[in-house]
Amino acid sequence: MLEPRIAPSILTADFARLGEQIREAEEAGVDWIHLDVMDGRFVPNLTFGPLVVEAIRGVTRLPLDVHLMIAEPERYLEDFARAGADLITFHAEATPHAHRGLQRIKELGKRAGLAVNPGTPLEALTHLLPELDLALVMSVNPGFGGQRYIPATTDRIKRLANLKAHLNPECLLEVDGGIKPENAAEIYRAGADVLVVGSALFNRQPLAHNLERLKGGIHAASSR
Ligand SMILES: O=C(CO)[C@@H](O)[C@H](O)COP(=O)(O)O
Ligand SMILES: [Fe+2]
Repeated sequence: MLEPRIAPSILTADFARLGEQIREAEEAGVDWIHLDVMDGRFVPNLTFGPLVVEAIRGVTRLPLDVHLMIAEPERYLEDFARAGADLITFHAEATPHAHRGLQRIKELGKRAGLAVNPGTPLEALTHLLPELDLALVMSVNPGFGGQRYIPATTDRIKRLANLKAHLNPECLLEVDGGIKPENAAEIYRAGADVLVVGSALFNRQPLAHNLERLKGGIHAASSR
């Protein structure tokens, strides 16, 4: 059976033991590592920059999926590429130069993604689908881990999955925010190829146990 890729977001990991936590995730069988970069301008929170991405590059072979929640992302694409990102995604709302940014990421030899906030019409992204390796639909307002999934996202996923099937079937549809064992099947069946999961994986329980619960949630429902 086809399975979604699981990309743990480290936002709720224990940052004092980050290397260890990432190795634990890799051993448990996750597919990517999702790194949330926030600048205190595009979103109200601050996290980390290329130095931390580079440090993480040194502890895992998994693809690094860098989610830039920063204003003027084009200024930093090269830094994140050099730090070892495999996929670089920025927000359609963060720049008037989305097309140029995507081209630049590809020139740097990386896979290019574009994200949309819950309040942004999907049209901000759909005309660029042929250029995308990844389309990221936010299912919470970006800025913080541990928020609730916005139910209207499911319909947006279905619409985008339909469009991409015609325009660019190779493009991966990623969904980010509030994904738990209880709703993962609904999101996957709507058409998500990649599930970003933060607080439901990095919490007080062992990650391997949480991952098993998440996969159990997906398998319990019939395949898509
Ligand atoms: O980009 C973001 C938040 O802005 C996400 O990657 C979250 O960090 C996911 O965490 P959970 O919602 O799964 O706790
Ligand atoms: Fe994210």
